[in-house]
Amino acid sequence: MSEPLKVLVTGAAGQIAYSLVISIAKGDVFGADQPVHLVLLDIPPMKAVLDGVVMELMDCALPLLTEITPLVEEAPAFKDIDVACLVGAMPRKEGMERKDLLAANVKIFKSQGNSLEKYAKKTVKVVVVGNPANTNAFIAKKYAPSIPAENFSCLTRLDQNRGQAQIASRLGVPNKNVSNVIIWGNHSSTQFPDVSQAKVVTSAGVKSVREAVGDDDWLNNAFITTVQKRGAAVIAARKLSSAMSAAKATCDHLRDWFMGTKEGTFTSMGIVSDGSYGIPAGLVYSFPVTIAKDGSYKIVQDIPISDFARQKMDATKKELEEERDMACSVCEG
Ligand SMILES: NC(=O)C1=CN([C@@H]2O[C@H](COP(=O)(O)OP(=O)(O)OC[C@H]3O[C@@H](n4cnc5c(N)ncnc54)[C@H](O)[C@@H]3O)[C@@H](O)[C@H]2O)C=CC1
Ligand SMILES: O=C(O)CCC(=O)C(=O)O
Repeated sequence: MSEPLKVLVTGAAGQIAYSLVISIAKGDVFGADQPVHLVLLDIPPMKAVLDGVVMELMDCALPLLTEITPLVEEAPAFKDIDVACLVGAMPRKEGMERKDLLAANVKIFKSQGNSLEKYAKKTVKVVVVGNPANTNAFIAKKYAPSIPAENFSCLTRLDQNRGQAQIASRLGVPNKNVSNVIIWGNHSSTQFPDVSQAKVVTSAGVKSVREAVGDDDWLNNAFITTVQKRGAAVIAARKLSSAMSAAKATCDHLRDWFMGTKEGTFTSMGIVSDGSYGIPAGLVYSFPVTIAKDGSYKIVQDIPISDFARQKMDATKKELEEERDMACSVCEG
């Protein structure tokens, strides 16, 4: 067996972490042969709850979980970590836009960016889940200048999974038959779920999703808004934000990042833009990527962009630029 991976989960006493840590500890993410040392960080008032999570993890008697370290201080939590799942942040309540969380949450990511810079391995891979996820990832990277930009990401896989599931349900096929739904931009209601490259395996062979659905009005309107507003719909129904599906998507994101994407398929991740598709370099924007077995990824290039897509990609870019400017003034103020 290899050396344990040191995996930090922040917000470890919260709802997403409750589903996430068990999947990581069971081997669903890094593989059935990869031992894991889990470092669980939350804030001091949550210490007792955190201790309860540790008890439960112990009681699972998992073969791959070599060590559990619960902490309420950042410095030891970020020490020599290989992976950072930055979940800990305030969730949105009914009636709030994700932007409303910005001032409260962005300072957490400034502090954690500083801690990544000081204490983590330079090879650490970071996935930001806490909202506003793209802008929090931008801030974490800004305050961790010596860690390569390509090691920072934010979660838009939940949006991709939602899009895939909507298409599968509409066509009456299993989820696994649908691939290559793209999420462009921000993990917010301005995101652009794009089916232009999406494929579906049908009884008559592989088809484009556009052809199989045969309803452009639905694909260009109701499909997009359903995916954009799914987080708010779950809050309205549960009075709590998505947790099980967010944890599952975080696992999918990390597994693809560590194991690679399947031949002929790609996945969407919020990453630091290199200027592709006219998105300003440095902005954390969700792009379709292919990932190699060594974890290096490439933005899928040369996707034809229609006027309809361009307008949607620019709208979400504009929102991210505004969030970035607001976040920088909060952090520098
Ligand atoms: N990117 C995505 O697709 C999704 C993102 N989210 C976001 O994930 C975040 C967490 O959601 P939940 O787990 O439902 O919230 P929760 O409120 O159940 O848990 C958050 C936990 O973070 C902790 N926390 C707060 N500040 C912290 C800090 N500085 N360091 C460490 N821990 C800290 C809290 O004490 C709490 O235990 C929210 O911002 C939510 O909006 C939720 C769903 C999907
Ligand atoms: O703020 C929200 O929309 C809830 C959590 C979330 O980001 C989501 O469910 O997509």
